Amino acid sequence: MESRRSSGLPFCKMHGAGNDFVIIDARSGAAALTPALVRAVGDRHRGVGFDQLAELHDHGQADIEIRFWNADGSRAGACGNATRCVAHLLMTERGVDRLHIVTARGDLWAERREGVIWVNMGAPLLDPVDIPLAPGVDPRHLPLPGDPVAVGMGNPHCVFFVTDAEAEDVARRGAAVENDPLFPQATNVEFASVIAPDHLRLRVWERGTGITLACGSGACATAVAAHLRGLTGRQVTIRADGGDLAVDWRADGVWLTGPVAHVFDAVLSPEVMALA
Ligand SMILES: N[C@H](CCC[C@H](N)C(=O)O)C(=O)O
Repeated sequence: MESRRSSGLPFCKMHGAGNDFVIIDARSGAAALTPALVRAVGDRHRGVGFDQLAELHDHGQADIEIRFWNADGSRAGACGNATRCVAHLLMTERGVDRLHIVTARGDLWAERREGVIWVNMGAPLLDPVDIPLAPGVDPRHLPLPGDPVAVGMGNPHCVFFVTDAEAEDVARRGAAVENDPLFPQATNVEFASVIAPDHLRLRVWERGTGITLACGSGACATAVAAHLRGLTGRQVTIRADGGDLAVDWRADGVWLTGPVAHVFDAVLSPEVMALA
């Protein structure tokens, strides 16, 4: 048992409002993750299971670099809830209240204010080139009725405002939009309804993963879309299936907070790693 443990790959399991993650500390240079290994670890029956895997690396100009993977082995440019989880881990490890985090999106900042960890997910991307949207594709051909708002948060989001998000068939309708030609990199799909000018209900179909209990970048995109549509102010509580997230769209970026939990630490066995 001990020899297996020593030759395996350590990881920790965390979640943010039920959006769950395997976090692999690759700062020692130990991990060589491949899409096949990510899919094997992400298998909820034969592996560990997660919505996203976050791979941590040293970075010369920042406190940490995070690379995100989806359960299907694809890469994600942003993941708000995993960023919050990693910020919680590192702030605890280092006893600091501020972190500089590099992701595929660029530089992000996390801050602990009065005991609450907030992550600045950056400015929303609203130019079709940046979201990105395919040029020349008419958004009206989308297979769903409604007039969605496309927002980039370092990953693409397509936000539908609906009368009752509870009543949405998120799996069917989300899957129908995820790979639409309008989105050259596919898209995450949000179904949101307004509870009050500072309160939204949100259900999400995530690109590369499917339905998740919460999506941090999706919450940010939804808050931006709702404000742009005149439905809410700049500060909102977002009720996701797995708990409440809070979003504050400030001049310097879209800030996100919500619950995080460190579930367990463990070691991936060489047998699982051999599946890669
Ligand atoms: N759950 C994540 C988002 C993952 C997005 C991923 N599914 C993509 O391909 O962009 C979050 O908290 O922001």
